[in-house]
Amino acid sequence: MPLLSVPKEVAVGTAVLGVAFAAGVLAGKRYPSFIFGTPSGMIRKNSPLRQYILDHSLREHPILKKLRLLTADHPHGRMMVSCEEAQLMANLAKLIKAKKVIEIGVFTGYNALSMALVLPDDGRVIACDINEDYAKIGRPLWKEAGVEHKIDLRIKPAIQTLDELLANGEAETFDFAFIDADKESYNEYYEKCFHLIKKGGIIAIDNVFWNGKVLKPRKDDLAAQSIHRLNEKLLRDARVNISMLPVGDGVTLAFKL
Ligand SMILES: C[S@@+](CC[C@H](N)C(=O)[O-])C[C@H]1O[C@@H](n2cnc3c(N)ncnc32)[C@H](O)[C@@H]1O
Repeated sequence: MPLLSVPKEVAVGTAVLGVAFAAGVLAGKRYPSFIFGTPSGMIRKNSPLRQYILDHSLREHPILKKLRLLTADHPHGRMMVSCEEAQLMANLAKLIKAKKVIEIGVFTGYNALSMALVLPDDGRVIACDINEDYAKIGRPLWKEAGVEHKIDLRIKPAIQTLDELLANGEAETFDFAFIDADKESYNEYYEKCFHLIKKGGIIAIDNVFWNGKVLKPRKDDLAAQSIHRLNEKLLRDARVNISMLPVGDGVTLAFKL
């Protein structure tokens, strides 16, 4: 006796679809987004699965949570790093016993605070941004968390700060870099961070999916073009080992060899 009784047409139709799908997978075909979710295969920000991930893995410091909620009310709040991504980077920083961190693109400072919380007392986050107003939102919370002294905010174009660090003899002294500012400059940021990072250090590059636009970067989308070019370059960059992870809008971790 069948466990489920379905009309014959439905059963046949389902079987045909199943065989076609399996054959397609075996042939390496791509399937439309309704099968896997978003075009880039990301987990949607407000999906039940994302909520499940947060409910079962996020261990957010109460002041980080305060900053996240404060940032969510900001008109540009969507620019904030995803909290699970910040937690992943803080865990990695702790694992490699990081002391010196560079962050390119600070916004309200959620990730800067997350990093500062796991650094030793003499650790430093060199936090680069061009807009001091954003950091003014986070700074009182950095202070409340007792880590303001670990965050060295440099308000000027990040390229300039990176060049100053290099000119100051700080090449190969950093443990971790997070690239999360203007996408058109990603390659330059990567190259300069590569020189600043020690062997065994980590460079994390955010938004490597660019909301799926890297799949087919339009000619007039300079950000998508730039990210896609760097993704292609990293695949072949023998100076690093890499992992591209579907966390947030995609993050690539480059481990300097
Ligand atoms: C995506 S947000 C950074 C988010 C942040 N990492 C966080 O933890 O939420 C990008 C930031 O890059 C900054 N930015 C844009 N162009 C820049 C540049 N040339 N140099 C430094 N910062 C820049 C913006 O002001 C903005 O605050």
